[in-house]
Amino acid sequence: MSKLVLIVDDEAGYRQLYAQALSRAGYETIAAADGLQALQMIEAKRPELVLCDVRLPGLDGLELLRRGRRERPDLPFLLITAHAEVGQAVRALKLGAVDYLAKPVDSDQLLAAVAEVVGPAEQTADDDLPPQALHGLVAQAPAWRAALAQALKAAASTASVLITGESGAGKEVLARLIHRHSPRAAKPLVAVNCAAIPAGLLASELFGHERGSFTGASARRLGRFREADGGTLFLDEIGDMPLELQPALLRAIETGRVTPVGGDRELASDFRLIAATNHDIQAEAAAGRFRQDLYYRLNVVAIEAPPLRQRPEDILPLARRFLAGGDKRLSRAAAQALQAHHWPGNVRELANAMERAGLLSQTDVILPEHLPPAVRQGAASASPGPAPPATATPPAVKTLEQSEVEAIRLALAQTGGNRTKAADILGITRRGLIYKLKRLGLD
Ligand SMILES: Nc1ncnc2c1ncn2[C@@H]1O[C@H](COP(=O)(O)OP(=O)(O)OP(=O)(O)O)[C@@H](O)[C@H]1O
Repeated sequence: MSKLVLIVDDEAGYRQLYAQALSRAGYETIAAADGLQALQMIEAKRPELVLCDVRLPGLDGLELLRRGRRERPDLPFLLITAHAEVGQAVRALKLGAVDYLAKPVDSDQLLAAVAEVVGPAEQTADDDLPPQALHGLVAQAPAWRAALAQALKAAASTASVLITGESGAGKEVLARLIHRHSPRAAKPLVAVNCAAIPAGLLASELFGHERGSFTGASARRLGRFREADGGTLFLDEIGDMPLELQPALLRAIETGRVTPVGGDRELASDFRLIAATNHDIQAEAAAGRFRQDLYYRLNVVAIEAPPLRQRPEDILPLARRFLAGGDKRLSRAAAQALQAHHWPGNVRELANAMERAGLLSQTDVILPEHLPPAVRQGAASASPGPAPPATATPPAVKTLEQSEVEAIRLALAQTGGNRTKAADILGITRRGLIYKLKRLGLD
């Protein structure tokens, strides 16, 4: 079930505009043209959010807010105001609106604000990925859901799987999911990072060794292949497997038997192989740097972990997941920066960025300044603000933001900088004032 948003605007054009943007993002919408109709819908349809214009015929937006929240105190309202209506916006916040958007509202801004209040739209399930199969993994983006679906399908067979994708994109996550859903789930998943083990030691790490088979081999060693007997062997960074080891690997896959270093007998192991790489090993194979026959053996089932930039729907849910634990939330500007960034380090980079932001932010809000410089810069270059009009005539009315800055400056001046008293004058909480000071760059 997707989340239901009630849109209230007397202009059909706006109702349609907001409805289109929201339903494209996966929200369900209903719409009312006036306050009274909206009140009835709040009761009858139980929306999770009301998005409403302040100026409405009859029952205006503020009155609707007051009465709507009497009906349902937990119901969030996002108000839309024209620039000149700053007083109303302030009253709206006092009455409990979670935020306001100034007209004209572009759809990115709208979606970011809505997602911030009620979270992402539930996935409208056009694939058959049972949520309980995902073990809490974030999975909103179609490209990522397709990879997860392939992984679940692969789980039932014993065929070798080759998972490709950039670093940090979730290849190991997919491998673990396959194992968890396979008939081998009760046995171990043995993971080996082929790039992390010196080439000279890799053979004995994988195939084991007999006691005394080489200097330092004081005890017998089972080897990863045999440790994975009955379970799954996950060979990460298989592209870094030295060429000279590849024949033995191929043989192990083909026969299910391995020969320990320094041993003279083959030993059986019933393993299921999953390999992963962030190289293009097909190209490596074509260039003679990876054995072609091994490549075909590994690549029976191919799954690609898509890079995060191709999964925009996952970015904010993942970011919130990585923030979870604390009670911090993303500011709209920070959310926009996250969505604009290219994420060369994929999910791992996002996890690190959010951990850092959680530590840097002193309040309960994550602002762009808490994000790593590379992430902030992406936002700056990717979404330049609206271009200034060609003939720069000063605007007749102040923007809401300018009016806010003025009101806050005045209140602080009157109270000699006392934030608690200034917040009182402004009719907002002290925390709200501190948030605004940050957001407006005044602190
Ligand atoms: N959909 C997801 N939901 C929650 N956490 C995720 C998700 N995808 C990835 N992660 C987390 O992101 C990190 C990177 O994922 P993972 O290790 O699977 O990437 P990888 O592609 O195997 O990286 P590498 O190529 O560097 O080995 C991990 O900490 C993982 O738990």
